[in-house]
Amino acid sequence: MKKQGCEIEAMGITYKISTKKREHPFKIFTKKQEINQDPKQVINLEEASPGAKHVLKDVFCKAKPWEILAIVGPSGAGKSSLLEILAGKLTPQNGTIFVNQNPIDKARFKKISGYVTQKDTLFPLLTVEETLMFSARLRLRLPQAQLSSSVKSLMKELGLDHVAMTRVGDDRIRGISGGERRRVSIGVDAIHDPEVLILDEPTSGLDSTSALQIIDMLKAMAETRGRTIILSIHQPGFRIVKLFNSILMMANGSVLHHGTVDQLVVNMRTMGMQLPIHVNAVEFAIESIETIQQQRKVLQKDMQPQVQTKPQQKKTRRSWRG
Ligand SMILES: Nc1ncnc2c1ncn2[C@@H]1O[C@H](COP(=O)(O)OP(=O)(O)OP(=O)(O)O)[C@@H](O)[C@H]1O
Repeated sequence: MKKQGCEIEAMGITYKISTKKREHPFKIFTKKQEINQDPKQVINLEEASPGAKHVLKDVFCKAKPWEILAIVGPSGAGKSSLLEILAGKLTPQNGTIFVNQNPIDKARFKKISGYVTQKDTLFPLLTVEETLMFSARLRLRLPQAQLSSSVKSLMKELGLDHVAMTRVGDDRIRGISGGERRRVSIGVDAIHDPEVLILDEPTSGLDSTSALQIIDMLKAMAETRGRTIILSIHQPGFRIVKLFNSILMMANGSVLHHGTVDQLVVNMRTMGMQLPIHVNAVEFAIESIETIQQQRKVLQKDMQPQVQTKPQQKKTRRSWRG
């Protein structure tokens, strides 16, 4: 049987944000102060803030149906920004996103995808079932009986049926557990059974068991129904890493590795890095990010003359970005 599904490919994504100091809304009242300013000091200030920050630099990635692609990297690497771009919430200055080899149609993609943000934005006083029913009514045009059965089967899939009648709660109102709340958030954005599910840190703030339960559940979604799962994650545990089909490792807005965990291990060894036995390769790579970046620069330098003498050579993609 031919495997169907949704393949997402991002190419050459460049995203910059303006870091220009905003003018004071009551500038008219501060004019005098400006005139008295030392001109040298003004120039220095402008040099200090050149006006744009490169959040993503020539980023590429591919997410396949029936698989989980995990985006990993230190804080500020650009993971959330990339996810927002893939979800169509942000528009990059450069780059293209392809859905099954065709340029993305944002309106259509919105219908076939779900985006779960890092922070739970739920109504604390609603029960789990009421929350999912509310989302179902907004997203699905179905008769009440069918809405009800969709919510019931989703609660079963998410392992939430035992708390169906419990209030969601929040930091002030006692409700379901943090892990269950994350699962409700996933349910809210998965009620329409999207082909692609994009999740920003679905395990943040959870203990290792609850985190594993969530990734396990996402893995089941990918493997049983051919969904494409793209998620970002901080310090994934060993058992969680084993559930990822591929990894996109980022630092400072650039891709350092895109491929399997096994390829990551091979690449680190090729770079002369000693990987201790029984160590989580992804965690080790994130901890050694500076070494990897340095090695990459050396690699780039070594390759430069070769590239210059053969300008017509077709550019091939490697898992270590050149
Ligand atoms: N709207 C914005 N305004 C200012 N800075 C921003 C904005 N968006 C992104 N950045 C900066 O871009 C960089 C990447 O941010 P992003 O949130 O994508 O990183 P991240 O890898 O998801 O980080 P974390 O793991 O801490 O959530 C950071 O340095 C961040 O401060």
